[in-house]
Amino acid sequence: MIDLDGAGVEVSGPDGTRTILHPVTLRLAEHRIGVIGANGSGKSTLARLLNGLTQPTSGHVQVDGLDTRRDGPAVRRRVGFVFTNPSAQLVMPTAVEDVGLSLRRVEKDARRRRAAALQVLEQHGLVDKADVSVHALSGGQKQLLALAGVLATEPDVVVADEPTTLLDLRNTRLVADRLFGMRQQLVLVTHDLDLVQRCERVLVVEDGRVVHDGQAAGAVAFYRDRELSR
Ligand SMILES: Nc1ncnc2c1ncn2[C@@H]1O[C@H](COP(=O)(O)OP(=O)(O)OP(=O)(O)O)[C@@H](O)[C@H]1O
Repeated sequence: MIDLDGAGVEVSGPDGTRTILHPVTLRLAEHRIGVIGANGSGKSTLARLLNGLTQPTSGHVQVDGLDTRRDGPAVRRRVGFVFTNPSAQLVMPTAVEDVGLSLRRVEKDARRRRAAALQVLEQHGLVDKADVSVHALSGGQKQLLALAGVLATEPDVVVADEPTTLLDLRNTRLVADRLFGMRQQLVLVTHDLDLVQRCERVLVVEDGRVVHDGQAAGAVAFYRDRELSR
């Protein structure tokens, strides 16, 4: 359960202070939550607040009662984050080493860690890529590997910021099926208005404000109307 309590984000620049997310109070409890909105509307800022990648400059964000500012490491163990570009996430030379890196906190012994990483790759259909350079993987395989690394540590929530934007149709389906098939709560930022229909609740963000919050069909209709009349 994630609670935003008057959480807002201001940034300072050469022209003074700018609000990129106006204070918002929300309780995110549904299993599948979508976030849609135009470029630059504030979706990533909202997503990054949920695991402390961005800190609110007003209000608080809590995950199961843990404050993202005060209890950062504990929050990040609960909330995994998937980026648009998996290369931002894959930092080790090979797939098995990359998953191993995610597991280093839970398994200290190198041999057992490799065995556990291979098991994770097996679960994600990537075991044949274990010792392949991550650079040699396709975009879709990279994103599946990034997601495998996040799920390896068994978070309770996965926040995914446009995870399919760089993928073709087939890989979009593969990654989406993996995201919607997992047990974890999902908060999905996306421009894919078909994909977001799979969410039970959808937030629409516009100019740094959550302007609509409801079921997917209504949210998508609201967003289309607003954007096409701007
Ligand atoms: N650290 C920062 N400093 C200054 N401005 C920022 C910062 N982070 C975001 N912004 C600005 O805040 C606004 C919202 O950005 P954000 O990335 O949250 O939008 P978004 O809806 O995710 O956009 P997109 O769909 O293009 O990814 C943008 O105008 C962006 O340039």
